[in-house]
Amino acid sequence: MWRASISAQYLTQNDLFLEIHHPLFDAILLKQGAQLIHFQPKGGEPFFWSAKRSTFQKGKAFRGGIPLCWPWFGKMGTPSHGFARIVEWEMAQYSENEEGVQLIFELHDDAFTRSLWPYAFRARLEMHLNRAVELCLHVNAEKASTAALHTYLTCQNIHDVTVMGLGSAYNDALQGGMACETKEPVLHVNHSIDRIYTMSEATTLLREKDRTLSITHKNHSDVVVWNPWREGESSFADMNENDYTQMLCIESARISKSLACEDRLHVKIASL
Ligand SMILES: O=P(O)(O)OC[C@H]1O[C@H](O)[C@H](O)[C@@H](O)[C@@H]1O
Repeated sequence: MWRASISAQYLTQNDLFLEIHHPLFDAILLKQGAQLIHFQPKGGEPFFWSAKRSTFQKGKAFRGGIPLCWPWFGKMGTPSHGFARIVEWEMAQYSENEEGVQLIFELHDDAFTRSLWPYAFRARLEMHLNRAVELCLHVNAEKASTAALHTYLTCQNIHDVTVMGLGSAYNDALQGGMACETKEPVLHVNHSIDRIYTMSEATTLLREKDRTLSITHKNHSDVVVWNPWREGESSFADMNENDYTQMLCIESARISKSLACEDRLHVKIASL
């Protein structure tokens, strides 16, 4: 008999976690930010990297899995990457069958969000978990916004990773957002990188020795690729030394084309 079990598994007193065990996968979510922080298909490897030194504080961003950056990306406002990842979302629906689990989380404006962003909104995150992960962020807001599904992918060794499907045009955040072009169809990450690719293909592939992950974006305008490398990770208190060798962020984003008042952003992550 199959059965997914969802249990409020409070790993801290803060009532932060939900664990899901299904015959097809295991997953852990934070209610804060509706953030999927662990996903592992049965018999497969985990998809996501998570910071081991995080203190899981309420109101503080957790580095790992898929933080939702909304209603702005990066330092376009304060706090960095918006407030969606630091507030608790309401789980509006949960359903399960032998093919997987679907969850819907909702967030709407309140006094706190209006103190940071003075607009009315309703946001909904639909999550489909089976052997793959699918997330769709729907927004309905008075004001246009920017967003990223800030996926922290795990890898065995960044030095063996290649990334395909990014296209040639990007804005380089490490050079003040300078517009750049590359002729290389394949990206080897061997240095600090923080790029917003603006003409990427629908699917980005992350290849390493024993597996390939596909990240399929829908309704996106950009794909962000980020790894702080050795010199950058030391500035993050939640990262261990050499953590940068086991992670790469590949983020489906709406930055160069903002989200309209009613809009959505979608990603599917699968192991090929
Ligand atoms: O530390 P955070 O606020 O979570 O941001 C982590 C990173 O997110 C993105 O990928 C940005 O492109 C980076 O510039 C930023 O450093």
